[in-house]
Amino acid sequence: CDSAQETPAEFLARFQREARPMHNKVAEANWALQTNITVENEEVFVKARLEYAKFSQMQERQALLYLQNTTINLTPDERRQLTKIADIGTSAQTDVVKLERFAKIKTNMDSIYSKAEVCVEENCLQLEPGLTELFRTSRDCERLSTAWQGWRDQSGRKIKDLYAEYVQLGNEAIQILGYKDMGEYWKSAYDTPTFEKDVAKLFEQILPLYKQLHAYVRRRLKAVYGAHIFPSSGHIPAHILGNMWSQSWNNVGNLIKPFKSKQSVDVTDEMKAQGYTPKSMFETAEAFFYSLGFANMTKTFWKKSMLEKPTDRNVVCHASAWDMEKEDDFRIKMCTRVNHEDLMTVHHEMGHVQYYMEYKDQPTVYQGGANPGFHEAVGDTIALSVQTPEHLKTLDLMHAENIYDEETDINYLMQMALDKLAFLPFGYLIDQWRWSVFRGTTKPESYNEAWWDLRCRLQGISPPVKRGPEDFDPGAKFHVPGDTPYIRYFVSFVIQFQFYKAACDAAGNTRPLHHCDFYNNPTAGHKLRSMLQLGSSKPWPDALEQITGQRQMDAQPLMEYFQPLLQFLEKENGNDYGWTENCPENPPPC
Ligand SMILES: O=C(CCC(O)(O)[C@H](Cc1ccccc1)NC(=O)c1ccccc1)N[C@@H](Cc1ccccc1)C(=O)O
Ligand SMILES: [Zn+2]
Repeated sequence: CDSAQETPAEFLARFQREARPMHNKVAEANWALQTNITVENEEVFVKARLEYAKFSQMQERQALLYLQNTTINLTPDERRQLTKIADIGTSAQTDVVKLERFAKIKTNMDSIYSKAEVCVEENCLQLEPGLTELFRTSRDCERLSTAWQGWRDQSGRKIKDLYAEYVQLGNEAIQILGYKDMGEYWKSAYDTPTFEKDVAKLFEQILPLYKQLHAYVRRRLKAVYGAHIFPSSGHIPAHILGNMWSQSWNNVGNLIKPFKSKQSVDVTDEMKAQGYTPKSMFETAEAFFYSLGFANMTKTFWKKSMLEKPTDRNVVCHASAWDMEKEDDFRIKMCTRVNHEDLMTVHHEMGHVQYYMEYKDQPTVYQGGANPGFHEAVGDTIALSVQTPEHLKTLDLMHAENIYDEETDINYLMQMALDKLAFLPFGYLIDQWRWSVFRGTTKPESYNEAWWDLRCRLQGISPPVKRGPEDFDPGAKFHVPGDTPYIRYFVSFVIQFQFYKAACDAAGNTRPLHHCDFYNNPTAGHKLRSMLQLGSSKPWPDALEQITGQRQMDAQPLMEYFQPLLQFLEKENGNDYGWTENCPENPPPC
């Protein structure tokens, strides 16, 4: 570490020069590992992480010298940049043995999760594509229940002890920076003292809407599977909702469509009939962004991305978007399948890359989302426009005669609710559980009990088979072994409707909000892009205010979007809605 004889400006300029090649080195080692999971690649990645931690510690020390030196007067921007440089997270661990153990545990949990497979007789299925396809298409209660339990046996159960050690080591490392625990550090990314209360308030606001959807879906699924598999407590069995974690219910859309004779907007069959490929799905998304004034994907993107699952090696299939911090090297890694859900994930991932490209001229420390929820909301905001019947007709993926027909409209809103409304309790509860684990309120022996308390109470779903202390169901969801925070998605699912409404207003939309398609509208594009160009150079309320005129997260646009559906649901449900706090002791069998 050079002494602080440099001026703050010189130090920041040097950081800019040195940090990018350092970040690139770690990203290359991480990419090599995630696209080819081998022991050797794991070792190379752990080494790169250790080197990066030492580099970060040096930068942190020098940044703190300036921040704590009262004789130096810093501009507000220098102070903001230095504070971000000093915020090095768990890289603060100076005990190299603990630092290496922490890196190895994370890599180990990631590999166990990504290589896990469920074998029934000699037929083995991995999460992608096998188990995901099964949950998307099967209506066989027994098969779904076996796959649901098998996946948790092969993933969560196998990382339970590693996770307890990860919590211990992570908290030790973050306490070096002065945080009480990792949860407090994760929340600091929102730089809002009332953040936890704000998201709790948003959740309370949306819960009545979720309860109505839950009641309707429960009734329709009872008609399909028979009421006998549903507990009398009112919960919906977790394995029949079309998704391994019951986090989005879009895959049961065709089962619970309100008006059978009318179109629903799952365009999977049309995509297959028209010969869509993973590549053409990415080109479709690229064209929408381009129509708004965004840039096309770079040459390196098409050359280096992994858009399909390789057949000859183990990879991390869970989708991600990469800024390699080297010229125009942006990539997406995704095991893409040709279906509606993956077409939306393609837009989600490309939204990350578009954000990278919009803020690439910011100083390195500001190359990030205004807050983590912003990064998750970009692609989904675009996807709200892509999924409108108007736009699906433009893509020749939907042929409804009258898309404004009231019944077609309700079908559309129902399909969108199965994706967006169903997700909210799930998006909210994962970090409620993790914050309590990091705080020490939830101990390893009650990890699973605390998890199901939240799943039953907030989400109204129940396990298809009895759970025990050996189980570790949170570990069966990518982000938990993946050490990736999750409240960002809850924030995103709220603010994406604020972004969408702002873009629609900018485009002069006069239709009901859920029919707004701002395709090809540069005014809407400019509104979005100018906010994205800020990166994390300004506090996120400033960025939010620039695009929506408001400085708070607000569920009003989401409520406005689903208003017509709420009326339909209240009429359908009458008094038949809700569930008891706890799940039943013994789940009813298939
Ligand atoms: O996890 C994802 C998509 C992957 C990702 O794009 O959010 C990815 C997750 C990840 C992967 C590896 C390391 C860290 C995070 N995030 C990114 O690629 C990313 C994150 C921050 C900045 C830039 C890119 N979606 C969530 C929630 C979700 C979102 C939208 C629709 C449906 C579901 C899920 O599937 O449960
Ligand atoms: Zn994302």
